[in-house]
Amino acid sequence: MIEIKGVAKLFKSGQKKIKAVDQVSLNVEKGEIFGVIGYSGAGKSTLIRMINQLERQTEGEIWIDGVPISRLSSRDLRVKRQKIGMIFQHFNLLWSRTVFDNIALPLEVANVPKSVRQERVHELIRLVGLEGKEQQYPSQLSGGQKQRVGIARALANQPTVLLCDEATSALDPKTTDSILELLKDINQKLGLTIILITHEMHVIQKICDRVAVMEEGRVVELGQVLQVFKEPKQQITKDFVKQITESSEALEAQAEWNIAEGKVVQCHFLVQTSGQPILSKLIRSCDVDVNVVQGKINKLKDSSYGTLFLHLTGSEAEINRAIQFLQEQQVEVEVLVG
Ligand SMILES: Nc1ncnc2c1ncn2[C@@H]1O[C@H](COP(=O)(O)OP(=O)(O)OP(=O)(O)O)[C@@H](O)[C@H]1O
Repeated sequence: MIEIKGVAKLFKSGQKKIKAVDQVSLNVEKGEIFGVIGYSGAGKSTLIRMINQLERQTEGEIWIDGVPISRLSSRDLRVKRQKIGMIFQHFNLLWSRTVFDNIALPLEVANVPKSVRQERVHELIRLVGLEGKEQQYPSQLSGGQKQRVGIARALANQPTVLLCDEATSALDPKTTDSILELLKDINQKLGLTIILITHEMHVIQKICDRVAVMEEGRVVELGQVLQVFKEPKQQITKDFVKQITESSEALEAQAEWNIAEGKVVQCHFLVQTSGQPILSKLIRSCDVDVNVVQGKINKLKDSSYGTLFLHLTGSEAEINRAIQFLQEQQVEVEVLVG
């Protein structure tokens, strides 16, 4: 649905040249929620802004629904852009316009007749849960409500693609989750393709089907979110996954582990294995004592992923046998201590 082929962007500021995006090629499927994660300066904003040509690439091509958007004339681009919605970190609302009028703006620009416009705005207000706020101004709304206006406005012309540029970065964790739920709901109800950029793995974990990890303008890792969680390959990806699997409390607790004997292992297991009595089977099959030090389950978009820290004591041979047993049950095991 969206094909990004060998795209690069070179910025020139004075004598300096900055390659913000460097030979990125990606395909995003119709109806998918695709996340791009990276630290500040990785090139995420530049990449997403090239998808609707707010930024022109210096190399490569971008196709949306079979249309080479990167080659369109300004006039054709204006029309095509109506089918590509975008939301922003700081909402970009017009402060002098009410909620109703902010949402109506793209319909006015597209010359939609007033009666159709009114009906459509009411429909959008219901979709994003802002009933009763129609006549309020952005300054009277909470951050989450402002982003709901941003989402409604972005959906006004029934786009096929929604681009989200750090859409939850200015929001507190609870509001972030409610906006992510809304995006997931819209994706399912409208079959909308969503591309989002973020520096938070939590966002990727909650709603994305696939993720691309960006570093220094390049995509260094790409895959299904579950696969990337299970087997992060690059160090940067491992660090992002740790944002989720190792909370600061967990790290503090680890510092207090006083392991005089045995081994501490970190186990990663999927929801398919979590229904099985793996630990009791382990204790019955191997002559080891098992102490659960810490555990956590992360809910991904359509599945779950568990992390369990076990302290195993017994003879070296039996501990190794226990590790092998866990691996045979499709549990991934990493020895942390011992
Ligand atoms: N208009 C511009 N002119 C010159 N350099 C730019 C411009 N826009 C971005 N850059 C540079 O390109 C690189 C990538 O920036 P970009 O904003 O795409 O990264 P990012 O991953 O979105 O980071 P952030 O989350 O901080 O916005 C950075 O080094 C940035 O300084």
